[in-house]
Amino acid sequence: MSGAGGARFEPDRLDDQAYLVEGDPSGVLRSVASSAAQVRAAYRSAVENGVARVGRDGRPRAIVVAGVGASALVGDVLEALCRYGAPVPVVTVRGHRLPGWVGAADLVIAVSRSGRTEETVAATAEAVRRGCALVGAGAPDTPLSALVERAGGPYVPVGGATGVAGQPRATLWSLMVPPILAAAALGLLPAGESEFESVAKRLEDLAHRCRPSSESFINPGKTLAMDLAGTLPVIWGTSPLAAVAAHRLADRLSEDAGYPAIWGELPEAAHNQIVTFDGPLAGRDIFADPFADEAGEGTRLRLFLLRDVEEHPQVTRSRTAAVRLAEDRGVPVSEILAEGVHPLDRLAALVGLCDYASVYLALGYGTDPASAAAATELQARISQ
Ligand SMILES: O=P(O)(O)OC[C@H]1O[C@@H](O)[C@@H](O)[C@@H](O)[C@@H]1O
Repeated sequence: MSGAGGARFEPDRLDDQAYLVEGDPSGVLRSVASSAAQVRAAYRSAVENGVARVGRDGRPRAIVVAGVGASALVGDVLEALCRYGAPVPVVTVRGHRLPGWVGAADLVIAVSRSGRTEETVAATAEAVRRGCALVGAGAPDTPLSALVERAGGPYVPVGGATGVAGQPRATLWSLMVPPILAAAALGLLPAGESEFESVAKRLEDLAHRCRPSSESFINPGKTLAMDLAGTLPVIWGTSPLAAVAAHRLADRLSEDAGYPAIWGELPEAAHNQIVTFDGPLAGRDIFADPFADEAGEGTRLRLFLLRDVEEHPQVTRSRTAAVRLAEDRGVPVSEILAEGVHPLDRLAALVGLCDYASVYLALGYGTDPASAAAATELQARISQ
């Protein structure tokens, strides 16, 4: 199977231990394996750095999470966790400006692994000017940490005190824990040491099952990578939380592997994206050579359903019907089931597996999963 840049997916690479080391010089697989350690260290660091202080002055009118990329997904996770049970709305801002209504009654949570991302720093500076309460998570001694500290808010260092290195997408769990603990301190959701320990155990279990030395036929991360390879993935979550996992997988596929995907959420996706099952990329191309070298030849849709344990009953009906419809149209389907009771546990089950699959997909195509060259080049061009 060949990729748009002419790269060919070689399943044998996934069981070649020497290649998995050489092909991943920055240790992206190791960073995925560090997810459990990130949760534990970030919990300790968030407690030590006084995130619970946000609860002292009562609840804010709204919570705004400022961030882009993986850091913005932290806001989406918080929104999904709070959506149905919390009396405070959560909004994610992925840009330079805050909405006009944000003011001194609101809490702004600034998230940036580097602590230097232009959009996040600009939105946070605006929050300081408007007198918002602030919490931050990201690299210490940066423009972001200076802003949050100047406003008197707690700032949880990521990449310094927690010892986690690497790209923002590799530190999702480090960045996610402090905002969730802040929301817990405000009484918006139950999350404390035992919940985070359970999440860490689940991520540890996944790291064991998806470890590089585990062979493809029993390794769920490698199996999912092989299902993804050569397809145009349509990734749907069956709950708000599972949809964040779908978004996460699509983003990681782009950044790790340069691989495109469509993501969506049921029931919304059943109103629009499902029509692609009748489109030009649906169905099996009986004439295509699955191992052709020509770019894009034979690429066909495949539906990936990230299934939450808790689904609206109508979503369950929609999902079941969508699977049948996909099968009728010759669109193959892969279903990935969340496990666990606490929503964070379920999120960990989905994100933990998908993170491995994305990195294995990159390695199967011979792509360095750390490079993300086009994103770096674009940032360089606009900063000139
Ligand atoms: O978390 P920070 O450092 O603000 O980065 C935010 C985003 O920036 C982009 O340019 C990429 O690097 C993404 O992987 C990252 O998630």
